[in-house]
Amino acid sequence: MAPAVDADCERPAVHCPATYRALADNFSSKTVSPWCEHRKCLTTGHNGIFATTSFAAGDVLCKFGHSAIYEQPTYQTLQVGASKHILLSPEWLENTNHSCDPNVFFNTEASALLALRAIAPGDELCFFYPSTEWAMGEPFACRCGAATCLGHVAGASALTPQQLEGRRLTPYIQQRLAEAAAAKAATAEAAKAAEAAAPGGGGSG
Ligand SMILES: C[S@@+](CC[C@H](N)C(=O)[O-])C[C@H]1O[C@@H](n2cnc3c(N)ncnc32)[C@H](O)[C@@H]1O
Repeated sequence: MAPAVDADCERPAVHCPATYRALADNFSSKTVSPWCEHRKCLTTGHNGIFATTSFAAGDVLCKFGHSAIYEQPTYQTLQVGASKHILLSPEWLENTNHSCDPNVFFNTEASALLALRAIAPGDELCFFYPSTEWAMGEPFACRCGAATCLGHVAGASALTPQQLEGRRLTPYIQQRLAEAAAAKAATAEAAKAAEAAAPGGGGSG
């Protein structure tokens, strides 16, 4: 039998958190490190990782590596460069969900998972997927529940500068944003020049 499909999501329910609350109320858990547990929702099969100790803003929760590198993104990979998408190691880090109000950041320069603010035992660890992903292979309707939820998560390329303002982003994403802004400015400049050169457009000839 085909897996159940969540009404608002094209992926099988196992990848679609019907509610983040289910991970707090109705889950099985496994200790995966001295500071972290992996929870699986018993209703939806949805996974997430949760702190079991406290962290202060700026703390390094752990270092991370990779078990594979792909040229294309999947829903499990983390982007570390152009055509460079890694499967995280330790493997359980792949269960880190997205939040539009994240409490952790994957620092791809230092290969370290950082606390963006104080984290208490029991808090779900979530990062802002567009902080590492330029154009996600599998965008989704966000259910993070944050007051500032953006609604749709597709990568940094789908967001406005305003939506990204003040967020911690990897150098790769910052570079792509600078390139996109420069390309947009060049297009606007060319359009202005073409308009000025057109008959009656205010050009000198
Ligand atoms: C790397 S997995 C994270 C673990 C995932 N919850 C699971 O059980 O496999 C990424 C997928 O989790 C789901 N996901 C993560 N954060 C989400 C969010 N804020 N809202 C909706 N779905 C989310 C999406 O289906 C996404 O493609």
